[in-house]
Amino acid sequence: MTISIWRYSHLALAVSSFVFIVLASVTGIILAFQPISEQLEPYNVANLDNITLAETVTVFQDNYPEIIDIKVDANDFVIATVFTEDGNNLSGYFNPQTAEYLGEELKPSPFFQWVTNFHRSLFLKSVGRFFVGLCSFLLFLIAVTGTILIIKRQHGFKRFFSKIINEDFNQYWHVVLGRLSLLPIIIITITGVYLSLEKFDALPKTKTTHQVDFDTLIESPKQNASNFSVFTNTSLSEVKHVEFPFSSDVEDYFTVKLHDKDLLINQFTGAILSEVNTPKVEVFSALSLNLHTGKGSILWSIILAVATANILFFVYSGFAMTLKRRKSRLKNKVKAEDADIIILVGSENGSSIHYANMFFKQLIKQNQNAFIAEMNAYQQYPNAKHLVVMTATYGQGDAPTNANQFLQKLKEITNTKDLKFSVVGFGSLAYPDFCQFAYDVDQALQQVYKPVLPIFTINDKSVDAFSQWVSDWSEVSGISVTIPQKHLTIQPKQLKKLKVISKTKTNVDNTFLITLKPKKHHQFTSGDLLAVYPKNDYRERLYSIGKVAGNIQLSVKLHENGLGSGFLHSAADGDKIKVRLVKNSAFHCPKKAKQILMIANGTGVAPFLGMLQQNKKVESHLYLGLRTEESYQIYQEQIKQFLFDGKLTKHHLALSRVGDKHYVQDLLKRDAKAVAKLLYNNCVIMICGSLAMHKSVMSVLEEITVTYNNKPLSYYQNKQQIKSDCY
Ligand SMILES: Cc1cc2nc3c(=O)[nH]c(=O)nc-3n(C[C@H](O)[C@H](O)[C@H](O)COP(=O)(O)O)c2cc1C
Repeated sequence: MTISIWRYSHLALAVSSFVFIVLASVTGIILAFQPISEQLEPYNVANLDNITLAETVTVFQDNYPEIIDIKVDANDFVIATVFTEDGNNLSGYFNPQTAEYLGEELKPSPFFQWVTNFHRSLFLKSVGRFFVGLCSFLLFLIAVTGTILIIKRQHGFKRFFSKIINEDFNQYWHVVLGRLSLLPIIIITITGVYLSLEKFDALPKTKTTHQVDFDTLIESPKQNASNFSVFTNTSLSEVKHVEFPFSSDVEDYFTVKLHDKDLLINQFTGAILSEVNTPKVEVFSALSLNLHTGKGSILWSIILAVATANILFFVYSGFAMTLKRRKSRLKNKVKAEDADIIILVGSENGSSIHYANMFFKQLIKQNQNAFIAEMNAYQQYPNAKHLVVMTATYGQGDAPTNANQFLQKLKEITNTKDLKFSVVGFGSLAYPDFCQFAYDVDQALQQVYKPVLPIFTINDKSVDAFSQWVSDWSEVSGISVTIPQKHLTIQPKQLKKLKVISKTKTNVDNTFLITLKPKKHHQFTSGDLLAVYPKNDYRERLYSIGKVAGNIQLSVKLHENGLGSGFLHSAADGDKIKVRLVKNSAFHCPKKAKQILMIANGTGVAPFLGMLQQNKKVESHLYLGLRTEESYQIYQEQIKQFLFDGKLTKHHLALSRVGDKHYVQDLLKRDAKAVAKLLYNNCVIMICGSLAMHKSVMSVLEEITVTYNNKPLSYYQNKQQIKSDCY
């Protein structure tokens, strides 16, 4: 079954019951404080495990001429009703060891009683009780479907508690707290359902009856209660209730209710006249009540309160996630089957979706029968005349995630050969495979449909270029579309101004280090990204951050006509530049790892310089690939200091233009055994730099793990032991 079916069930259950869940949770949190407040009362004076029933009965008999009964409640408080020498009735808490009267029995506070009634039935009597029971059952199903979703997300039951990457606040805490409160919530819901069934008499009926043969009752050999073996062998913690004989007739006896059985005891001889086991239903009822209410345990009451507060957070975060997902969904008024114009989008970070949506909305405004979807949703379009594909390119000329099945689907699903298509590629000339995926898509479409325009590529989300394509398409299709430029521009929001505090000269590889001073409240760490906006518009360039002495240090290679690198290179000390700090949790230095192996080439070393500077005790190895010794000079001083301070354990430099010409992957091959051992010992490998280096390193690592550890590299990837940030 797909994840979306479980997600849909999880959501549908939550939507159908959330009002009840919220009311039950809020009142449940309040009620968790009732047992806590009771437990804090000073009536729990002795450990009932260490006191026998014989001791208590005897001490009561020594002190009071008449005893009606003795009870032990869920808080282990001993409650009794007695008559004193003066003939006064005394009822309340007693010390079970001395029979000293401690105080009157606590009356439930009117507030807690009011909340309890609301929690049980919402003041709607039986109807309310029914809905509360049903809601408890639905909450149980929500917990079950949530568990299945976590198992699916974590790729298996065994990895249920494995680390989760914090990409989104609501999603992260929904899962983390969901895992932690799963068991208490399951217990709360099952016991809630059980208690409701009990109230509706839906549980099997069991009645215990004692059979006593009164003709055989005898008064000898007479013994004191202190010597009754049944009393001496029973600790007070096992007792719920003892009723004393009403008179001194042999037909009157002690009635003793323990947690698991009821006994009738001859008041003269101590013989057991009748013994009946407590029905299972009754045992479960008592257990359910205590587990559901937290009665008798401060710790369990606190766990219940926290788990119930988490339920409120799940309601909030669950709906927040759903709204976010819905917002980014592509919305249509017509079905794909009925549409004349089909727009398919491939996007990783949403900017191509923004352009495609603007185009789509203009078509709708012109009363065109248009339909928009992600590329992976490609299907048959029986009425379509135009197909427009807009796609970004990622990786090494690869498809964005929501378009990675498109080429395969195109082979399997055919539409009319007369379908006219146009491909718009979004990409960046900063990458070697400019718009490669769009080219692949265009090639594949040419085999099956008719192009109305040659492929149109757009560098850096250029608004002008996109407007140009819109106008070209309008002309060839005969459908007039114009999109005001202001609708297309995506302005970066919440930029921060940071001061440049130092910049090195460019070295032989045209690389330089630049350091910016953050404000105190700016939160970032090594491995996060810094986005700069060279033209103060939508064009964004990202750099890996190294947090060095609290500042932001970047390693930048100056490219000819490079927008971002040129901009940073022209910044002088003291200049303030507008930036955005982008959290990149997937590439943070792992907090728990005992050994880290860092692999970088070129400017990819930047985050590692920060991580090493912050390193206190972790064994760390750095494999760095550069061209020549001069390339190394700008990093040399920092790396030597790390070695000197013990922050870096071992450093391996691969120079690709000197002597035997080595790359980092060659050095890893050379140290294969040591690398395999590190991985075996749970070392985390972090890779930063070019995608080409990443590819070679990954294939060498695969070779190493298969040869020496008998495991594919994916085994370590699944254990989150490989982290990459390559470009
Ligand atoms: C990690 C990464 C890899 C990229 N790889 C390429 C690439 O190989 N070729 C290319 O032309 N553009 C590449 N780009 C640029 C994106 O395709 C471009 O910014 C596009 O407008 C993003 O569209 P989106 O926001 O819809 O995902 C890459 C961008 C990133 C962040």
